[in-house]
Amino acid sequence: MAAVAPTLARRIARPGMLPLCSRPQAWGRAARQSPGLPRAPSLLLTQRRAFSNNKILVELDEGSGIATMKLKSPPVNSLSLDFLTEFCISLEKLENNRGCRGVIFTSAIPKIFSSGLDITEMCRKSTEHYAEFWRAVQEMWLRVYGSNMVTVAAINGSSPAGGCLLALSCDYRIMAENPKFSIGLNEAQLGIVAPFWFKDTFVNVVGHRVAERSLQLGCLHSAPEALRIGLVDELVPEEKLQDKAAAVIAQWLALPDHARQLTKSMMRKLVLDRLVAHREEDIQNFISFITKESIQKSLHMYMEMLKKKKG
Ligand SMILES: CCCCC/C=C\C/C=C\C=C\CC(=O)SCCNC(=O)CCNC(=O)[C@H](O)C(C)(C)COP(=O)(O)OP(=O)(O)OC[C@H]1O[C@@H](n2cnc3c(N)ncnc32)[C@H](O)[C@@H]1OP(=O)(O)O
Repeated sequence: MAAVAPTLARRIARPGMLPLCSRPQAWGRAARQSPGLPRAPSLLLTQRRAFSNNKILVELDEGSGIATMKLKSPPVNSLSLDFLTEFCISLEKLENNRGCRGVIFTSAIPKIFSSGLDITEMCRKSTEHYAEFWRAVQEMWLRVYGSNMVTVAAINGSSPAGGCLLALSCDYRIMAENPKFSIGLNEAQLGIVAPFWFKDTFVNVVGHRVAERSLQLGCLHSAPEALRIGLVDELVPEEKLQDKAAAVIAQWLALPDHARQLTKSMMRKLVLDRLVAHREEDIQNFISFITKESIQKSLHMYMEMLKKKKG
């Protein structure tokens, strides 16, 4: 996979080529196989297929049609260009498999779901690098938010900024009920601004007032607070998280696919279309923003603060 990743990264990045997400997704794609009766995945005698790359483990239960994508990029599952590329390859494989109807995103790293965008990718790099990186961030969001599959985030650790965006892009969020785990779009704390599509996704989950306050203050919400403001849908003990996520997906999959998919598309289309229509402009905005000396200084200070906290 290591050899494949840079090739795909270039494919995502090259403006002349069709981006991966130009394939129709939740809007205008044929329904997946008919749902049949709701079935508890754990009761099925089924075959499990697994594949993995360097940073993501994927397991597909062919009986239930539910896959688990486990993020495994130590130390903190930061969303680097390589990670995002491998993530999109894995998700595309599942999208193309008509037997797969639902995905659980979770982490293989104890206490961390994802630490968000890899800050080192945004520090002192070339314009070309920033363009490639930001296109990959967009691609991840377009794929998850626009997925035809039922998507559930099983949040088994802290999940700031880009990690929170991944969870927000799913259909349902279940978090481990550990008050030490936090989640939120904390960009303001780093001296940066959440882009409009992060904000739109957040508003669609928690509503305008809660989103505005949380974004302006760069809040990281503890798990109980995240439940209270509707940022996550439920809390469960950590050991029950994966079973609960599978049970929720089975429940959603009990409905006819076409009705659920068209409804999802209707709810999300405006927000998705907005980025699709302004993708290049959004990349240019990111580059102008991130190359400002004041922003580079803020990011540098934030990284120093992380290191000091450790030592
Ligand atoms: C008006 C126009 C606007 C246009 C704007 C366009 C774009 C805006 C731009 C960007 C948007 C960005 C969104 C983001 O996602 S930014 C990333 C935000 N992430 C964070 O704030 C998380 C920071 N990390 C933490 O809080 C902790 O690390 C964490 C709670 C995740 C884990 O704590 P723990 O104590 O277990 O581990 P640490 O010792 O802190 O970390 C280990 C190791 O990992 C490094 N690291 C942590 N997070 C990141 C990261 N996100 N990227 C890169 N590296 C990270 C950390 O520095 C340690 O490294 P080392 O010291 O071991 O070398």
